[in-house]
Amino acid sequence: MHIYSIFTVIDYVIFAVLLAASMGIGLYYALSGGRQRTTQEFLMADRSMGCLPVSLSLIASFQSAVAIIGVPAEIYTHGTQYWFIGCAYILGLLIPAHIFIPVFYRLRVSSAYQYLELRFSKAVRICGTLTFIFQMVIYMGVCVYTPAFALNAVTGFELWGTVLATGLVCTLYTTLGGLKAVIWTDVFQTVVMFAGQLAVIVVGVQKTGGVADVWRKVWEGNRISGLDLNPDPTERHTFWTLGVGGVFLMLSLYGVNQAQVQRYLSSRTEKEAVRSCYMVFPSLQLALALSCVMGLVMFARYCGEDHSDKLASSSRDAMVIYFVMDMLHGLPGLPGLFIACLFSAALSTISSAFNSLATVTMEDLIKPQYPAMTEARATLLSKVLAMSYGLLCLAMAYLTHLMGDSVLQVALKIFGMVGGPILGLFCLGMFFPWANSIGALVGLCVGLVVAFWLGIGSILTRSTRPLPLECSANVTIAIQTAISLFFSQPSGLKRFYSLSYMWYSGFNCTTVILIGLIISFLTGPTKEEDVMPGTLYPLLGKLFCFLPEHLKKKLCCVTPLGQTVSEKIDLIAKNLPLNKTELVYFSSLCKKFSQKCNSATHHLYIHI
Ligand SMILES: CC(C)(CO)[C@@H](O)C(=O)NCCC(=O)O
Ligand code: NA
Repeated sequence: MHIYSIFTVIDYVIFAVLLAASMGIGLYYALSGGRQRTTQEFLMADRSMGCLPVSLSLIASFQSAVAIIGVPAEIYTHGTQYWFIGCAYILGLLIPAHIFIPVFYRLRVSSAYQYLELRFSKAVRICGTLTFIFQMVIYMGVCVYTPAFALNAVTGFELWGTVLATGLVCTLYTTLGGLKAVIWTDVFQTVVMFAGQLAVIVVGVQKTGGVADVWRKVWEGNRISGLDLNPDPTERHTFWTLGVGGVFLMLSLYGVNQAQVQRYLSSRTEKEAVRSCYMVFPSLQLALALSCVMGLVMFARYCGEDHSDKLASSSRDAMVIYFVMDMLHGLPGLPGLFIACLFSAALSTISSAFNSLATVTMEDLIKPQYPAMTEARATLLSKVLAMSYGLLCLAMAYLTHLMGDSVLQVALKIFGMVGGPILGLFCLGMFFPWANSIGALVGLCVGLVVAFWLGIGSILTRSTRPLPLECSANVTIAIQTAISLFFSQPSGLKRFYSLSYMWYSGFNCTTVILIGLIISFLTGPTKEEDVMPGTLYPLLGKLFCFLPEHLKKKLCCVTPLGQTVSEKIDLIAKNLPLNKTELVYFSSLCKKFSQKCNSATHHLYIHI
């Protein structure tokens, strides 16, 4: 098959339309509304978005070409067990909707990391921000690289040319149109993404002999997996790793990741934000189902025979593209639609990353240092930031190029290794009143160190397993000996390293909470009266609701004061009129906390 010749004029036109439409939306928001002259508009979309665009944009943020290519490759190779991650979406979206969104929304923060300063201290906020920047920058590299790499392997598209084009187009519309453009391009790109996947499935099923035939082949090929209840935490994919470990993964993405928090905050009202989170559920299930079914059709088509030898690279990820092109050639327009689908997925993720990175750099690192900066200068600087992150992401793509692993696993490992500790930090703050800022700092650092120890350990020990060649055995032994010598405790550690990557988020989150609590108790736990009102969620109190009141108070620090105050903050946030006593009460509160929290009190003062 001459794969080069499958692209017709229509295909190129469709691809060009995608890029042009994205640029067009960017230009539109650059020239309409407030013309992106304030950071409120550029970074927060004027806090005026409805729930439909927000929900589609929420899915788009973490559904990139990695998932579109990686999930079918996973299903083709290992069967449908991965599909059970869909179970994690239930709690993984309910908890953000009813715990994280209310806390962030009512504090009227503009960056999730502002919360960390309100709850702990400036140092914790800066460390959290830096960790987030680190996470998103590496993740972006994977996102830009994946579609370019896969296309290059199969169609001979110029690899770095594609990387450059994606990065530049995205940088341009993000810089021009701000968060409004990012959200509305996400909407359009999500639709293209679904359409492309659907086209492959429909054509694939037809060419493989119909639904019944596909089903028979995947059934006989043993690709339909039942519920695997094996409790072994080192088993890669079981119900527990996917359905329970996956909840932590979802929380780190949908609960506390700035890209998503920013979308919740850009909603018109808290209710809209919660509603958009609910609406993510069916769409995310649809996205998962489409990519899983695509993997099954691919299996039925090739019936398990490995075609990877036909490719220069033996990667399963590239094979997915090979399959798609094999299905779609001779149908003018469809190969172009699929390429548009891949790039939609990638662009929507990268643009969210650019914008959220520009936001945190501005709000958390720069503004606090230069509080007197003019709005015009701040907006210009945000645009420069969005652009610089764009260029940085190109450099990161090169790093991914050097790594080489299943892209899905790389992306999910990054989420677990860096996102897990960040999730732990937020949980420590919201659910544990005793946590203090030293505890939070030490917890985060220890959490990150353990995460990288585990992650790097697993890469070093695992890379030795799948090499069957005689000559590589020596290398294997050499590496293993080096590791065991280095840590001098091989058997226990090796088991530790083989922890399923799906547990990374949960494990790293727990480390941060435990270490954070231990250090807090050693250095003097925070009293609940001293915690900034509105930053706590009485989770422990709710979990132990069956305990008698006095015990609960002792155990969980649920004092009535904290609740009254956060209710008052609600009132203010909603701009309800207050009476004079309440005003006086509030100004005293504001003074009390004015050192601790510059921006939140600033808001309160403005409203009062
Ligand atoms: C974030 C999840 C796990 C939600 O299903 C999924 O979208 C996924 O596997 N994403 C992989 C990362 C990516 O697509 O960039
Ligand atoms: Na995306």
